Amino acid sequence: MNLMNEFFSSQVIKGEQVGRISFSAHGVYSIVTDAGTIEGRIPGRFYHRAEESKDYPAVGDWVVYQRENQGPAIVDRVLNRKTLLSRKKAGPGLDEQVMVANVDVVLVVTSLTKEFNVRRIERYVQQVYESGARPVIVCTKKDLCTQVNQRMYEVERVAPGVPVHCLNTIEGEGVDALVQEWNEYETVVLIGSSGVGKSTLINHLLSEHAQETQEVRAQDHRGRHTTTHRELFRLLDGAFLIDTPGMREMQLWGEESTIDQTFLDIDQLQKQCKFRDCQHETEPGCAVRRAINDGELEEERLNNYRKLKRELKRLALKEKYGTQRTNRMLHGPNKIQ
Ligand SMILES: Nc1nc2c(ncn2[C@@H]2O[C@H](COP(=O)(O)OP(=O)(O)OP(=O)(O)O)[C@@H](O)[C@H]2O)c(=O)[nH]1
Ligand SMILES: [Zn+2]
Repeated sequence: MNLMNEFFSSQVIKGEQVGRISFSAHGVYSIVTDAGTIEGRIPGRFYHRAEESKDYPAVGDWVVYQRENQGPAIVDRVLNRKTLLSRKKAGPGLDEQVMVANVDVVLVVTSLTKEFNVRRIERYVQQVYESGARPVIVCTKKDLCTQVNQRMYEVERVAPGVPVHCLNTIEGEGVDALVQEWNEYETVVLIGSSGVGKSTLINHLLSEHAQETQEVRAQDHRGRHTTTHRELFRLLDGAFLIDTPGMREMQLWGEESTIDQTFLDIDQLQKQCKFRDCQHETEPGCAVRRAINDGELEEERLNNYRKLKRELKRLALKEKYGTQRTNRMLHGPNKIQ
């Protein structure tokens, strides 16, 4: 397709047919192609060879396919991904669940009303960094908030360096500035709690044409008929928008090191602590404590940082030693902090 950036087009051989996955469920795929949206299938070898869920095509993936006449497109291969936005699967397992592929920008949407919670924003930003995408914070319902500047300040404190936009989504106020955050061919997704105004914002972002929900009739791998909706849209400025359900509550998944990117301020501070293994409690010469006392750092932020570290440590241990042993290690006599 002529809509892909070079990262993807360089992986395609001349003459190959390429499209982008716009829907995926139970072995049924929709693929957006130059010839419109078509039904997609994966051949049996995917099921035999795929070891993890991330080996299967996901919404946002670019795929090379083959198609005979008007039949379904058979996916030949998935092009190398630029990014992967995933979350831990619900339940006790540790499988990584692929959410969406090749997202460049994640809009972390929050409202300036009761729902406003800087700790949640902090966690979302952390998750976005892990995926390799860029976070952009969008605060909606500006019209219902009397302390916009104060809120902006609070957001900037928990997410230093991340762009923040305040919008009145109903009026579309602030949308023009927001669209400057991404470039042509880039892919944008929205995350945020229910009711914060994601749908309202999406309606503003989509052109009339892109707004039509194009239904694709397909059969899943058990032969059942399903109607699928597109979850990938083209924006007026040539970017893509992905809107899939289930992206809203995200659990932590990732490497401990990316935490330090979100908490750069704490990371910088603790390098100045007198002791290398400083726990920032009562140790002498603790730069983190000093910053809290001086009002430069919030105690809450330090607590959140510790909580995230603990959760990631638990995940890492579980992966290595299993649930039972991890619980013993964390809660037993030789408890790990
Ligand atoms: N006053 C005001 N109301 C808004 C604004 N943005 C959204 N709303 C209203 O908030 C309600 C929820 O908005 P939605 O766009 O449906 O929220 P959502 O995030 O898509 O919610 P889910 O679909 O449940 O995830 C609607 O009644 C909107 O009209 C805003 O900037 N100002
Ligand atoms: Zn310290």
